[in-house]
Amino acid sequence: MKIVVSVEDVGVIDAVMEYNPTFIEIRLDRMEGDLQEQVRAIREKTAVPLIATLRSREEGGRFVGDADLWVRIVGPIARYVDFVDVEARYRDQAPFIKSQGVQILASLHTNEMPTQPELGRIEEMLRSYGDIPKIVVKPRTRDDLFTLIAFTHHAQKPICTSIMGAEFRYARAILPLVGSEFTFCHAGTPTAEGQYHIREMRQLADLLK
Ligand SMILES: O=C1C[C@@](O)(C(=O)O)C[C@@H](O)[C@@H]1O
Repeated sequence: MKIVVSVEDVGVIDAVMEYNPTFIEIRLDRMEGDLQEQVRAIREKTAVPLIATLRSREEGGRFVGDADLWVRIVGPIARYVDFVDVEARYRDQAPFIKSQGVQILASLHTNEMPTQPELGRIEEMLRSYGDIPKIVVKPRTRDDLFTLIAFTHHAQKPICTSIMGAEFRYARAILPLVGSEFTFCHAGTPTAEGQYHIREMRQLADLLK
């Protein structure tokens, strides 16, 4: 199980290393000040692969701005990270971001629960510009969760699927077992509802091996 710990403060990096994260996601939209300097400082502290994410308000984050502002913020940071999360709304910036030598996590977050065919169309759209598609949805029923689990199991790999909300938070430990590339967790401050602390996620990963 590949664990992504989502952080917003360089100060937690030493503490999270105890739990051996596979990736560290830096949530740029939840940070203030000199972002480039803070990302550079994280890069200097750890060799763990880094994901830079500037999450739009529309998809659950705090960034408000157009694609031009998005790329002006993310572009200079790409040199310090291994992946950049590029939402579908910013996909026109993907070729430039890719030219910076990083892989693209092509993401879409929705408060809805797409049907199986809709999930397939979303996957195809995300794969059109990214290296790994990431689809985050909001199941309303257990049948919705079964749809997401079945989709993940049968989908082309790599793919990342996850859920929004706390009701089905246990899916964060199940989806990687059926093929989701990553599971996201927090290091003390959740960056999304329902996340487990990396200490808990590591325990789950070790128990479900
Ligand atoms: O896309 C995701 C998944 C996430 O929203 C979650 O539900 O854990 C957390 C975000 O930081 C990350 O970029």
